[in-house]
Amino acid sequence: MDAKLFVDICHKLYERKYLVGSGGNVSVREEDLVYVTPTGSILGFLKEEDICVVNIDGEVIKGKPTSEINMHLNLYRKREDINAIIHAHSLYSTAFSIADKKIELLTPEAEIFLKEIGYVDYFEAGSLKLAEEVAKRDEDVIILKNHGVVCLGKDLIDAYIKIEVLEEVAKLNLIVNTLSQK
Ligand SMILES: C[C@H](O)[C@@H](O)[C@@H](O)C(=O)COP(=O)(O)O
Ligand SMILES: [Zn+2]
Repeated sequence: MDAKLFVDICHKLYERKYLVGSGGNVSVREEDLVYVTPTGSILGFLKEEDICVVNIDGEVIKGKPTSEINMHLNLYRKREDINAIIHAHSLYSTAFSIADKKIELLTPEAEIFLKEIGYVDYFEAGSLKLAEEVAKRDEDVIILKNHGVVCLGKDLIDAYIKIEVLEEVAKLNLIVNTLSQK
């Protein structure tokens, strides 16, 4: 597992404010092992040695994994094509969910990279119910009502691009909706 890339992506998520404080979590799957951020960690300050390890059955091998570990594991068990998952608290994307509004794929970028957006009702963060409901979705981009987003990728870069494109097109939706009201 490319631990430097893992840490760099976590720092970038924090720098670009897709999460603040100790919010968000990131994981990468390699065969039967899942490398994941520690619960309560500030991703902007993550170090390679902080990365936790669990196996696909959820047995902890190293560290104290994210409280959303069941969400990550459920998705990996369901989707053999997925090897990276990013959960962030992207502000504009989350705002649309609070307002019960869908984000339209307004640009070729959004069509190409996001394809479809799934929506999950509010369930308590870290709960088995949230993990269960997220795993019912088939999209690679899922918005968690009043909470945040989850992007799945074949690798970490693929998942990260979806985080960026989703938030950008959410902002664009807001601008276009505002201009349309003039
Ligand atoms: C309240 C938690 O921060 C929730 O938002 C969780 O989903 C999260 O983003 C960070 O939890 P961990 O620090 O356990 O990864
Ligand atoms: Zn969260």
